[in-house]
Amino acid sequence: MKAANHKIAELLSVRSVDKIKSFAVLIDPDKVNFDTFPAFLKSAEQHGVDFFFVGGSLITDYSIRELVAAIHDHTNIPAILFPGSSLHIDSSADAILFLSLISGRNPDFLIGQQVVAAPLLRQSGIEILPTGYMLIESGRMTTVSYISNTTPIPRNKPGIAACTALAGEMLGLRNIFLDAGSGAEYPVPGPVIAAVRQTVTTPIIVGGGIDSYEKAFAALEAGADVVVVGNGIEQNPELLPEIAASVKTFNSQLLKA
Ligand SMILES: CC(C)=CCC/C(C)=C/CC/C(C)=C/CC/C(C)=C/COP(=O)(O)OP(=O)(O)O
Ligand SMILES: O=P(O)(O)OC[C@@H](O)CO
Ligand SMILES: [Mg+2]
Repeated sequence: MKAANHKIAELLSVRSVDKIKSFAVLIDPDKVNFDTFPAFLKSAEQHGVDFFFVGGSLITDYSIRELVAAIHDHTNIPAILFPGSSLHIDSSADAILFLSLISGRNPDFLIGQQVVAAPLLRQSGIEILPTGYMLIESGRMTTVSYISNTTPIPRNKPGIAACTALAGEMLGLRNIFLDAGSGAEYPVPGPVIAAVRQTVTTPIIVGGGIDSYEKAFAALEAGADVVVVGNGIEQNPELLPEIAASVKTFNSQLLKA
């Protein structure tokens, strides 16, 4: 067993306290083209991507190990598992978002998958990032809502989101992830992010439907510490430098203030 390491947890927490924002790119293992992936990875590194999140609600092509190896071969960017289930674990990753789906009431995603994964994770020595995962309603049914069989929090109820995040923090979860769901029609609303920001002190990760400079900037302004972008970049790789610029501009404004 490897010694417990808290490198990424510490980075997330220090950056959150210092109000330095981060950019995470979601890599869907089913959608990676291994011929063009090295060039994509180099471009991600050049543009200052902070983290890769690797995962999906439903993975049909078990290429996580190969994918993480490519990330390690071509970049120094941490590969963090973003699992849809306990089947999506690979010990070669740098860390795992140890999610509990606290916006839902499905015991399998609140604690069931975690019980199955716990002994494997302990053996792997991978860094554990205990994370309260909250789905926010985003216009149409998302893969994650369907697969998890859970109802997202209504997008016009920031109070429910804040109380859910607070309960997660009180339970000891160290990060809160507000997700509109991959390919969401509408991203997580600013007032929902702001209400959670005012309520908890943990780092806040926000994703789902962020497909422009402005949407990323709005999420950061509302209080997100990390913005996650997947689908938008899959569809248009030019979005990667655009989001990177949004995060950089936000961070440089902060330095000048
Ligand atoms: C802790 C362990 C081992 C498992 C956690 C299991 C839990 C609680 C998962 C939460 C629910 C879930 C299914 C999360 C998956 C989130 C994810 C990686 C989404 C990425 O997007 P997709 O939902 O795959 O969308 P596409 O349809 O665009 O591919
Ligand atoms: O694919 P997108 O819509 O960018 O969403 C990213 C991630 O938050 C999904 O869980
Ligand atoms: Mg997917």
